[in-house]
Order: sequence, then C-alpha cells, then structure tokens
Amino acid sequence: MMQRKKVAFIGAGNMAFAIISGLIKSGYPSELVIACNKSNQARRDELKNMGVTVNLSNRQAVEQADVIILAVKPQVMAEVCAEFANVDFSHKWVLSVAAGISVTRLENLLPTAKNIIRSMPNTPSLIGEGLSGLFAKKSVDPTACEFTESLLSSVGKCYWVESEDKLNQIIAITGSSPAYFFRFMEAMQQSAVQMGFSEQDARFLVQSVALGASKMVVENPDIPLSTLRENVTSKGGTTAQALSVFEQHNLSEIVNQAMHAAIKRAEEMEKQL
Ligand SMILES: NC(=O)C1=CN([C@@H]2O[C@H](COP(=O)(O)OP(=O)(O)OC[C@H]3O[C@@H](n4cnc5c(N)ncnc54)[C@H](O)[C@@H]3O)[C@@H](O)[C@H]2O)C=CC1
Ligand SMILES: O=C(O)[C@@H]1CCC=N1
Repeated sequence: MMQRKKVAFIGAGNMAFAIISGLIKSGYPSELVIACNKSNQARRDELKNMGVTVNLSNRQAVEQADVIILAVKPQVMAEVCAEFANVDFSHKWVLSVAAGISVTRLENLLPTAKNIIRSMPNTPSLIGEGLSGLFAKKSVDPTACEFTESLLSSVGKCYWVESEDKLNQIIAITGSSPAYFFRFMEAMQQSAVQMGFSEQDARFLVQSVALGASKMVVENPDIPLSTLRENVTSKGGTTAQALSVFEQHNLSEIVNQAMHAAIKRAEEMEKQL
C-alpha cells in the first residue's frame, strides 16, 4: 500500500491532470491532493469535482504539502519556483516532470530542498498506460524514491536511470514518442482519405491495426520485432513493396535523426533555463 502524503501539483495541465486522474482512480484519497493551475478555470472545476483542493495559491499549496510535483512548462519554472523559494523544503519531497530542467537547476531554484527527483512521464498516463523515466541523485531519501515510484506506478510503468543525461534520452524514447506514433497514424489516415475512405473510417482502420500490432509486440516478448515484420512480408508481395519505399528513404535514419533532435533540444533547454 502506497504511503499517504499530501501532494501538491504546481501546474495542472495535460501531464499533471493525467497523473492526478490515475492517482485518484487507483484509490488515492482526493482530499490529500492539491492542484494549482493559474489560468485554466475549466480544469480547476473539473479537478474540484474530483475532490481535489484547487483554491490555494502556489505558495499555500507548497506550505501545506509533503510532496510537491512541479508540472509547469519549463519556460516558467524559475518564475513559479520564485514564489515559494523561501519556504523550508528540508522535510518536503520534490518531483519535477519538466523536460530540460536539471536537478542542479532545481536545487538552485529551491535551495533548502534536499530530496529532488526528476521524472519524464508521458501522456498515455492518462489511460494508465504511461511510462515514466525517473532519476534521483544517490543522496536522495530512498523512501522519497519509493513514494514517487508508487505515485507514478498508478498511471503506468516506471524506469529508473542511473545518470541524469539518460533522462534526456528517455524524453526521445518515451516522452515525446507518443507523438511519433500519432504522426505515423495521421499519415496513414491521410493516405486512406485520399483513397476515398471517410476520415472516421480511415481512423477506425488505422487505430485498429495500431492496437493489433502493439498487442502482438507485447504478447510475444520473445519474438524479435524484425521477425514480426518478416511474418507479414510475403516474398514478392505487397508488404515488401511498401517497406522498400521506407528503405529508399532510409526510415531508420529519419527516426534516429528525429530522436537525436529531441535529445539536443532537451540539452539546449538545460543550458538555457
Ligand atoms: N505533455 C507531455 O507529453 C509531457 C510533458 N512533460 C512536462 O510536463 C510539464 C507540463 O507540460 P504539459 O502538462 O504538457 O503543459 P500544459 O501547458 O498542459 O500545463 C501547464 C499548466 O501550468 C499552468 N500554469 C502556468 N503558469 C502557472 C503558474 N504560475 N502557477 C500555476 N500553474 C501555472 C497552466 O495553466 C497549465 O495548465 C512540462 O514541463 C513538460 O516538459 C513531461 C512529459 C511529457
Ligand atoms: O515536447 C516536450 O517538450 C514535452 C516533453 C516530452 C513531451 N512533451
């Protein structure tokens, strides 16, 4: 059973909302959850209906909570942390989900915080299928790590990394990547629409195959991905022709470049913010 602590989400946008929803669905008492979301009244109402406390300032929320989850955009993190930088964090745990903000930067923003954990979740957390990369310095209290892991386990799987630079790689592999799959499905949908299928039918067809293919991967952990691909590819058949177009355009290299562009951006953000 997960420990019961008062948790405050600073910023309750897409990512925080996914985690809050998962937490509450998994049975975490909503009266222990505070969410601060400055500019979105509709979201605050939604959270209020879920039993979450939504009427506190960032500073009040931080003062009252045992665990602070920083979930604002990286670009506003410094400004937001300044509002509560002089609160005593020595007995509080901090979890940041922001891309490109290093632990060292967070330590500078919150000088009394000793237990800071960085995570890189993803939006499938909204449906309990998330994957969160996690990093903490060796000095962080293990009970803080355990709590964070159980919190994020309520919305999916967790994967600890040994060094912080690995977290930027996790951004490319699991944080940004739901968008890659959506982009691929969009392209397939567009092509089907050009063939004359309705948007709705094209979506139905594409999402059905995406789900089926994903399940085949998950349910056959011992079969290499290349074998699953080969099993579809009859000699001299249609799939071979389709795949040869991907090869002509060097799909592996395109994907590799895209993932490295995400990492580079995360590293740039770490320097700028
Ligand atoms: N969307 C994604 O797939 C992922 C996002 N992240 C990280 O999560 C963080 C949040 O991203 P999203 O949820 O996508 O963004 P978002 O824009 O949906 O959420 C940010 C929220 O912060 C609120 N906010 C802005 N200023 C505030 C302030 N001064 N006080 C309190 N709340 C304030 C905004 O009203 C907004 O609802 C970012 O740092 C991002 O790097 C991490 C992993 C995946
Ligand atoms: O695009 C971004 O910067 C954030 C981090 C990973 C997913 N969304």
